[in-house]
Amino acid sequence: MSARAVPPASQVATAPVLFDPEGDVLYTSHFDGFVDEGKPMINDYVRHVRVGGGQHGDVYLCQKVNPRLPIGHPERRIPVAMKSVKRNNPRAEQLKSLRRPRIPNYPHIPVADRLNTTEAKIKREIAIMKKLRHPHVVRLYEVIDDRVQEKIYMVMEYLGGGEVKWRDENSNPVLTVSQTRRILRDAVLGLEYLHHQGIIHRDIKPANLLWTEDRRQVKIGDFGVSHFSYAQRLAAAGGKDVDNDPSDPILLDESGLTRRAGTPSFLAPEVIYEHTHDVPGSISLSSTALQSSTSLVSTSPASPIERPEITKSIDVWALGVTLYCLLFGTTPFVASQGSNSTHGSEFSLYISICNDDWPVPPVIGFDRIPSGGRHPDSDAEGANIIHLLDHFLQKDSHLRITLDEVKTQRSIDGSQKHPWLLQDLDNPQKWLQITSPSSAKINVSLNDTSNAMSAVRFQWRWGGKLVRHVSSLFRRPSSRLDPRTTHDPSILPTEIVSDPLQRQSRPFLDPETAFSSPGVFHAKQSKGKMKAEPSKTLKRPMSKGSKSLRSNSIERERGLRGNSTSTSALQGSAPKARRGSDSKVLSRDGASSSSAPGHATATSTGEKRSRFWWWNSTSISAWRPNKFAIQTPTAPDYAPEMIQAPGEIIVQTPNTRRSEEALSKYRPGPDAMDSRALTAARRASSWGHPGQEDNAEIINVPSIGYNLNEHDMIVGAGGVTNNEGITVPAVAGPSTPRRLTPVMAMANPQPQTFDDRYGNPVYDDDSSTIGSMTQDDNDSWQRGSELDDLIHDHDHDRGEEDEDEDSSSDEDDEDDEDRGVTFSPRRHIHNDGEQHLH
Ligand SMILES: Nc1ncnc2c1ncn2[C@@H]1O[C@H](COP(=O)(O)OP(=O)(O)OP(=O)(O)O)[C@@H](O)[C@H]1O
Repeated sequence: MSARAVPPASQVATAPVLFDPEGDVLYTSHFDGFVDEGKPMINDYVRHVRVGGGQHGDVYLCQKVNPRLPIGHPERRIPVAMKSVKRNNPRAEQLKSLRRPRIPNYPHIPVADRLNTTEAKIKREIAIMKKLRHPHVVRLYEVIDDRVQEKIYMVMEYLGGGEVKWRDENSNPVLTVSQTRRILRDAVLGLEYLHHQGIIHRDIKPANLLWTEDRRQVKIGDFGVSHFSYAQRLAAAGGKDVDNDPSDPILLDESGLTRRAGTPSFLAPEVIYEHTHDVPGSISLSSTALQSSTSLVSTSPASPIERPEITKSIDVWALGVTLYCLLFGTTPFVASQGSNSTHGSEFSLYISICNDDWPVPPVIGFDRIPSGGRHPDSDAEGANIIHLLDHFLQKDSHLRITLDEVKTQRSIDGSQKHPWLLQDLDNPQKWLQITSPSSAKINVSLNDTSNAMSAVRFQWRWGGKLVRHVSSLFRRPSSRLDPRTTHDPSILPTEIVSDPLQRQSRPFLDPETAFSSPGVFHAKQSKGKMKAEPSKTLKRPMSKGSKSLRSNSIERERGLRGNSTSTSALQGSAPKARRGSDSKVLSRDGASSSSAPGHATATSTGEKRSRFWWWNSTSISAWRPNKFAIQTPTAPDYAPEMIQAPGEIIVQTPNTRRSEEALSKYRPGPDAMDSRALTAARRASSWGHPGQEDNAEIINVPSIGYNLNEHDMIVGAGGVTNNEGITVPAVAGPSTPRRLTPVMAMANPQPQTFDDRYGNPVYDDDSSTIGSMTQDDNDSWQRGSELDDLIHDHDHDRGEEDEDEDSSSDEDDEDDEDRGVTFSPRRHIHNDGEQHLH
């Protein structure tokens, strides 16, 4: 394409917005629970729909709320992804180890590995991700370490387009060759960056390539089995890198690489080296073993075959397999049929990977370009692609293509001026120059790894369980709550409003009264650099002397009230009691609140937020001697609009919380704007084929007939077009003008038709999963569509769950906890005026 005109201002104004905050990853060492518009809120983040789940936790679409910005400001609510990981789940670990096949000669998994799988994985993932910053790598923004619940919340860049889907139910490719090229281009850039940082991803596959919501870019995610190699980094730096402490045992320990990690179909021959030669009598694994999408298995040390060196080249192989998948809709190597399991054994797959050539279907891509067969003539249309695949899928890692070569690989006969990867770029030379991995090297030190999560313990939390069960014994069903008490201004509220729509006007509760009421306090986000809090900042919750702490808190509260920019009035009630919840809200002076009844409301015209806290949390905390309170001495940061307006008061009727009611009254907030047209346009433009609705089919997006503008057209996967008309990757950093489009509510969400078009049951080579799609799977699959539909659906689902909540068992609670839901225990005010935790 020739030089392009600068898009009109009106179009620029609607350009996507990239949330790209300056600075390092934040480490937040405490957890606050809120309710925002009926949705759970964790610190600054309102949690919406679950968008994915992995082995170790679920991923949710959240909105980061910046209350300092005015309502309607595009950056007031920014979509982020939040991965919730339970740090300590001994029961799950036990179950997992029980489920593992006990097969003679099957590679032995050391006990330490078994125990440390979750722990080590998350630590490693955080330690690596926190240092990565590249337009084609999923960025980590913040880590919230909820030590009480023993959960880690990883707040990441939200990739609303979901995983790269590459085949239909008939295993036909769904991407055109051109689209595949653009995806590959992004992946190459991201991977190149990782390798230059000394990181081997080890699990490259389509499912770990995530689309941005506008489908302009693809980013690499899931660093759960990634490996930092100091040696590789030194090599990448020409041996001159001295940033790392060479005595760091974790960095220097390359033994982790000998563990087989990744997804079977994408493993390089050197990773499964013991199958390089045909192994008679392959051993079938149970379907359970095959279901683990990303396995981490120690290989047998007794193997007689010398292990080839494992380098970053394993990622190149996996990228080659990925390329093959995108082009042909199937994996290049498959397990032989006829073995014990339905889909062949993992071992026969490995034998195939190590020994077989890969077949070439007659046509390539959705556009069915003739491939020319496995050994095409040089003039065949698909010859260059097969040529490139040949270099990717070299079983000998030394002969395999490097990423640098992928960028410069000439055509099979040298006739093509530019490498296949760059064929649709205006100025490939300039692109190569701009995309050269020149960013600064990162350090992943021992400290980073150990501080990635603090003080993780593998132990049964009997204290917590005891509290849960005792709490549940005394908990009253919410239906028995007397809402009248909450209307009585003389009695301060005892429950949290879950549904803001049920908040009705009632006599204004004088903030003075509220603030002077015992128990009113603020909790402040505690953020700092990604370093573990020094132990001196940790305090045991005080069971004695809490009165003075409380009065301190109140005094501060009073003082702060004079400051209109920093005062927040908090609503002390909860939408739904959580038995045995460990959450607590901390007062600004760092102590767990031991407050008497009291509340203030946090309301604004278009946005209401309530905070739930523990009543008598000190006494509960005292039951759990090892719990800490974090000192958070900074001031609240809520905008004045959060203060309750005169005449408004929150009605405490949690027992009437019903999703139907909530949904029937649901209105987009004032932040909302109709972004459907824009979103659809971006989606279409990202494919680079305006009007090619069949591609939209891939993601089941209803076409709404939006006229693409030139600006939309010139921005695509692999970069944005600069003033010189050259498509370059969007460079992350403070200077980047692009910002993500906030997730907006839709006025009339269209029904989606996300059926299980991938069939049931599904054998997904991409994730090596055998099984039926659950509802959750379908939910997860729907990403990239109209988010608000999902949010809407999710609210509905959650509402239904909520209705059943009261009769649910403790197991339900556990489930919710595992999904990252955290609620406060119910509080009741008895006639004697005392509060009791139930
Ligand atoms: N930043 C993100 N934005 C949007 N969706 C995401 C994001 N990160 C993860 N997901 C979704 O959540 C799913 C699970 O996330 P992730 O792969 O990180 O979990 P995991 O536990 O490492 O999974 P695995 O079983 O593959 O190891 C992904 O497949 C993806 O669909």
